[in-house]
Amino acid sequence: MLEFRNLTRAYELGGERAGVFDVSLQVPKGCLAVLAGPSGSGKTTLLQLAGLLDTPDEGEVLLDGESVSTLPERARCDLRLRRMGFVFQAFNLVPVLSALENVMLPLQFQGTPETEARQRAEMALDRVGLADRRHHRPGQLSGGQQQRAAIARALAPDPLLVLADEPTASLDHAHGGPLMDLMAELATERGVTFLVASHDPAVIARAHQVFRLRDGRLAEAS
Ligand SMILES: Nc1ncnc2c1ncn2[C@@H]1O[C@H](COP(=O)(O)OP(=O)(O)OP(=O)(O)O)[C@@H](O)[C@H]1O
Repeated sequence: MLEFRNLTRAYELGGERAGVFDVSLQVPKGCLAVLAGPSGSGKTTLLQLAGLLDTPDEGEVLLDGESVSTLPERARCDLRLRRMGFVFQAFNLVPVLSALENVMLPLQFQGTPETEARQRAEMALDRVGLADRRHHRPGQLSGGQQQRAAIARALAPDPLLVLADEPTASLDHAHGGPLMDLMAELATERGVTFLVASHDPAVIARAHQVFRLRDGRLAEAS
């Protein structure tokens, strides 16, 4: 349900050409796919294209069979808000809000009524094992708990696609593995596609699909 067709996004800097070149791949619904590869291989560039935060020079991104990369900015914004969730390396929770308020935020941006937003956020926090921490602010949570709150925030609006950039990079090894177990379970259980950029072996070990990049090109898919 997520497809890249011959995606190219090139950057010219100081006479050097970098970016991603002619990348084609497909990730089915309910699959946890990992973009792996060394630093500079193009993982973040591909995530930005998938998240419609950038537009390709050539090729297209398809979501559920619909070409979305060249939609007008307003339509792309709407898709990001309603159909996509984002998880970042540094968690990116709002520090002055509780875990519950953080998870409610995207629902409120969508116009979900307060009572329903609260119920859905509570369910999402419960699913990631944070029901008893819902009134804590991010600074009162461990790194692993903050990332689970970020996953709840990404999933609460019921997205088709969750994009995660190095989600375990700020966690120690003991927390990275269980976090990825949770993501893999949620992908299957909710039928949500996860696309994760990472070079962490704990992440790659839990992937349903691995796409290895080298110098901006897809070197191997397994
Ligand atoms: N805005 C930009 N301007 C110029 N070059 C860029 C830009 N963004 C990325 N690049 C180049 O494109 C290539 C791919 O970068 P990208 O950030 O996608 O790699 P990455 O695999 O995510 O790396 P890392 O693991 O270090 O985050 C790199 O050579 C990078 O220097």
